[in-house]
Amino acid sequence: MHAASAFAAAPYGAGTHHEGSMSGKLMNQAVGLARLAQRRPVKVIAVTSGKGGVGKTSVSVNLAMALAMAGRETLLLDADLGLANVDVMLGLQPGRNLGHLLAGECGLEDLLLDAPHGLKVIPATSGTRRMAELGTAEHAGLIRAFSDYARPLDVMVVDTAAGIAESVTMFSRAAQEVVVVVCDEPASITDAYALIKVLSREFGVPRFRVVANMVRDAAHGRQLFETILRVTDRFLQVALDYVGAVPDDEHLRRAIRRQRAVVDAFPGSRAAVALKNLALAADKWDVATGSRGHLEFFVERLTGTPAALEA
Ligand SMILES: Nc1ncnc2c1ncn2[C@@H]1O[C@H](COP(=O)(O)OP(=O)(O)OP(=O)(O)O)[C@@H](O)[C@H]1O
Repeated sequence: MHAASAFAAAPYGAGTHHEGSMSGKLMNQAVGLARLAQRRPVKVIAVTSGKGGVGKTSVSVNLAMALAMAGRETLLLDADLGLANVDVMLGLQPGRNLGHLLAGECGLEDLLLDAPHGLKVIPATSGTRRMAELGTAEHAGLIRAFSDYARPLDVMVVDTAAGIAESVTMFSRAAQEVVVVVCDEPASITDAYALIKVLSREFGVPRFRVVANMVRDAAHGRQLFETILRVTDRFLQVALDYVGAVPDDEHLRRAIRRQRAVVDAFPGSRAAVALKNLALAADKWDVATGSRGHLEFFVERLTGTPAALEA
């Protein structure tokens, strides 16, 4: 099914249901199909920003939630290892987090939190640990955890930390798509440029998708994008694509106070409509050719180690 028609066929709020009143035989068939489906390629989208406070986590949470609402099997990974806040934004209470997984104290399944509309969330640790500090055993644990993820999955959205910490570069390099969120502040523009420069020159990321957040109107968003495009075109060898803009909208702040995604709490608001349009665009991005399916490629690119050697 074409991506756009899949969105139309599964309106926001519909979700997907695999169980229900199926007979045992049908259930077995469904399980078999689900196993097959597990091997389908997974789209991994890293959301990043350079500067903090520009709406990176809001975009991550709402992009993931909108995809889940449209029926995509979606996982939201909070990879902000220093300042985790996806769980707070969604009112979730994590018992365990990525830190426990890295310490080998639990598996990925033990971390999964259920957000509305079937969205699954992996919470980060609120500590100061950095990916670069991981030891060999932790690396192997991380690889095994992601390689063993057995549920059907279409998209994984990764909310990275702000800045150019090594965790940001690692996750962005490993993802197929890097979304850079900017707003109309000089520091946001310069930091986004600095991030794109490092990711492209040092880590070979060839393409970036830009989202303009907290804008007055569509023209304002486009103008922000063109400001960055002018500099990247002049100094860097990268492709920059404009995904769209999210207006400054009180509904988004109100949703955050209620610990809900705005696409869920106020689906008709301007911010929610814009964020659902971003999800619609993201749903059409091709999964890179050459991906072998599921999360193995992501794990390999994350750690630079073939998953087959580690698993
Ligand atoms: N489109 C918007 N309309 C109105 N307010 C917004 C919008 N986007 C973000 N905000 C406001 O900006 C604040 C910061 O947003 P968010 O936490 O998503 O940013 P961040 O870039 O992830 O920050 P950090 O890097 O510190 O985690 C939100 O609490 C909200 O008040």
